[in-house]
Amino acid sequence: MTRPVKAAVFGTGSWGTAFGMVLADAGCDVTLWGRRPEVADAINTTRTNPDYFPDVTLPANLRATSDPVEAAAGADFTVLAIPSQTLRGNLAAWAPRLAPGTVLVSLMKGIELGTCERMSEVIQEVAGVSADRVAVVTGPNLAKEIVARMPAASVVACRDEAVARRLQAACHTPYFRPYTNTDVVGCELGGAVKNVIGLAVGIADGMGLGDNAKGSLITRGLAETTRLGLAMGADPLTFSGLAGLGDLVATCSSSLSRNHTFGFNLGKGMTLEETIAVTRQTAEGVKSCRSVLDLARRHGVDMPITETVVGIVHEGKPPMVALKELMSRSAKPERR
Ligand SMILES: NC(=O)c1ccc[n+]([C@@H]2O[C@H](COP(=O)([O-])OP(=O)(O)OC[C@H]3O[C@@H](n4cnc5c(N)ncnc54)[C@H](O)[C@@H]3O)[C@@H](O)[C@H]2O)c1
Ligand SMILES: O=P(O)(O)OC[C@H](O)CO
Repeated sequence: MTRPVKAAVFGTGSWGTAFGMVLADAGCDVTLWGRRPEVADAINTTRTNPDYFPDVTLPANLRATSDPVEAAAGADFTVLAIPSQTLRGNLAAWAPRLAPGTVLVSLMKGIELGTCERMSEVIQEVAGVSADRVAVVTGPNLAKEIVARMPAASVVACRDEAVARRLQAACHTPYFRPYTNTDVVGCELGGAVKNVIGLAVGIADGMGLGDNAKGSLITRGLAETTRLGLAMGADPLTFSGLAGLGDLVATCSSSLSRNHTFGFNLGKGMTLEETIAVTRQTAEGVKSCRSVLDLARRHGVDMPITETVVGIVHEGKPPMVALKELMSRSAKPERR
């Protein structure tokens, strides 16, 4: 009899816990790593994650530890679910202890500030592994719905399709349906930029701009994501898939989205400080909007919605002024 697949999940936040549950439901032996021992202890003793999902009973084949060496030992898949901007520092500490041959899996949807690297690039650099050993899971996967075992599809991306298929099998459950894709660049960009567009739509919703504005922002947001993707060598078809349109629609239409909610509060008139104060979880677009814009400038790509979000979130531009500027840009053909 073959042994169960072993997975280590670094991060006991919203998505780390939810994806750990998916892996466990799919039959893997799962160890979650959390930096706070009391959270790991609570998961082991109460079978819940009291900080994030107090009402969800976690499967018996999922346990937790605050010891990264214990979590990493023997893992076929080492899954990373921490805020994007903390990845480099954390992974540098964990890298020497990772299981030989393990596949590193990014659940993160951000672009590193300063370097403008995608998370899989940071992982390759810091862990010293080839792109064939790094996979990405992305798509319309709001954690709160996943822990309720509500149906969702997802994408498992890796340059090596055989690795993607192994991970696909390891996380396929009756409620979680992963597809494979070898376009890692497109999948990661889709996940990171949808957070920025989610902020824009949230701001528009908070301002009460209506559903036409929402449809317009989603569509033009997808257009600017695709432009950036093309400039970076992504397959444009990826953006009409789950990692692009799918995630964009889920994020922009759900009150469960932290990015949408963050934007909504700003659009309602809260200050940035007030909005940060009421946001308990990671809204990646808040930091990554600046690295996405930086990336766009490096590639000579026009991203007006991203630029608008940076203006509102980081430069104190009033949303109404930003709206007027966006609407009065020079007229142009829809496709160019
Ligand atoms: N929540 C979702 O629905 C969802 C779905 C798909 C992808 N994601 C992505 O997953 C990633 C993680 O998001 P999340 O929702 O789990 O966030 P979260 O805020 O719920 O949890 C983040 C976890 O990281 C830990 N953490 C925070 N700072 C840290 C640091 N400096 N060092 C080590 N650990 C630290 C926190 O304690 C927490 O356990 C993000 O990139 C997000 O975009 C989230
Ligand atoms: O809550 P958000 O805005 O980080 O979105 C969560 C997921 O990325 C949706 O797929």
